[in-house]
Amino acid sequence: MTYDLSLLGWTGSLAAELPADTLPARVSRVDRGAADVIAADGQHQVKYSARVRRASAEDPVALPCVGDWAALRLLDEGRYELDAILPRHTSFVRGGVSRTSRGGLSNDGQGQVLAANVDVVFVAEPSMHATDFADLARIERLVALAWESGGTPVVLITKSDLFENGLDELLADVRTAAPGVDVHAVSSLLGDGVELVRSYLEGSRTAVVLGPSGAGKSTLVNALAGGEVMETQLVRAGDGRGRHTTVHRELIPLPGGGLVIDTPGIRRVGLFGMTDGVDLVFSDIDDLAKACRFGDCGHDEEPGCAVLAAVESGELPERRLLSWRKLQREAAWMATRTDARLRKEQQNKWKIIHKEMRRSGRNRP
Ligand SMILES: Nc1nc2c(ncn2[C@@H]2O[C@H](COP(=O)(O)OP(=O)(O)OP(=O)(O)O)[C@@H](O)[C@H]2O)c(=O)[nH]1
Ligand SMILES: [Zn+2]
Repeated sequence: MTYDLSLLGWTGSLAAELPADTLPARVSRVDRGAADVIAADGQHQVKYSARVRRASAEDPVALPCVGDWAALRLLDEGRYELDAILPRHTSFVRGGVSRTSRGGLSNDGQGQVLAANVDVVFVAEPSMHATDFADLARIERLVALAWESGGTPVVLITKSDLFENGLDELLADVRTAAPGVDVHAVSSLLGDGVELVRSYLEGSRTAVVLGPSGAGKSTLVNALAGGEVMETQLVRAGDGRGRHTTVHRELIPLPGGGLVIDTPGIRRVGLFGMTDGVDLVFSDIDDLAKACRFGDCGHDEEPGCAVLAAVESGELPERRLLSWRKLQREAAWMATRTDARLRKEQQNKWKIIHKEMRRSGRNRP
């Protein structure tokens, strides 16, 4: 009995990264010190090698997570060990630690990777809440987070059946909030747009669905799964002997191809580590800012600010600028909270300011 790993997203470029004498497997779930993985010869629960444990004690980012591709080594006693994780091409990181920053982290779970190798990030926002329409600010925030992960965001305006008139106008508004991002209306209830969503998963791509509670994320995943009990998908393909049917509950293979990662961490994903992401989602403001008189213009009350001028002329909705300011502040706050390097920089800045104050005698009563 074998699994076709290409259906799980295995590619030639990943194969080139595989260490000698190891077998590839995809992590479907992690537990303390162990992971559920799917290899060509079936599903296994594997412990971490000393090397992986050492690396992750030093930097929690090195801990295996759902979506990772792992290298398994066969031990003398006949069981596998998770010996290494292959380089991630995308990652959702909790704690605002940039993908390039390593070390200097507190060991309190900050900097933990929530999901790896996610190709497509669906941002689900209901066309209508109880009393309100789609929340553009939340879309901006989640799209920024999606960019930050390295995946490709796609905005889904869900429950489109609740909308009788004005859906096109709403979609147009959403497009201004997410420049360069595909935006689609979906109704899982009616099946509208579901095939379009599925087309993003062609080539065995991996997706996550982000969005507020009640956005219809589970309903959409179920619609994609065609009403099948998702956990049993791969098990049925095998001989089923001695396998847990719950193994796949965090990495869900869809019958039409492609995978969805759904974990509690991804469900709670908030505003983690996004600075590059904010710049990308506000590329229109970035473009306008090139014409500001000052290179470091804060678009606040600086003279010669092209962004403020665009708001004045109506070219840029004021809501966009307010949203940008809010996300900038939050992203900066997140970064200082978690990125040790930045924190040190901030401390140095304050040291210099305090020194200046002492010198000028300004802190005397
Ligand atoms: N009218 C309509 N209702 C929908 C649609 N999709 C989902 N719903 C309903 O919206 C409610 C919430 O859907 P869920 O799929 O549970 O939402 P969720 O985003 O997974 O929510 P959490 O699990 O809380 O994160 C349910 O009552 C669904 O039946 C849709 O396309 N149209
Ligand atoms: Zn400006």
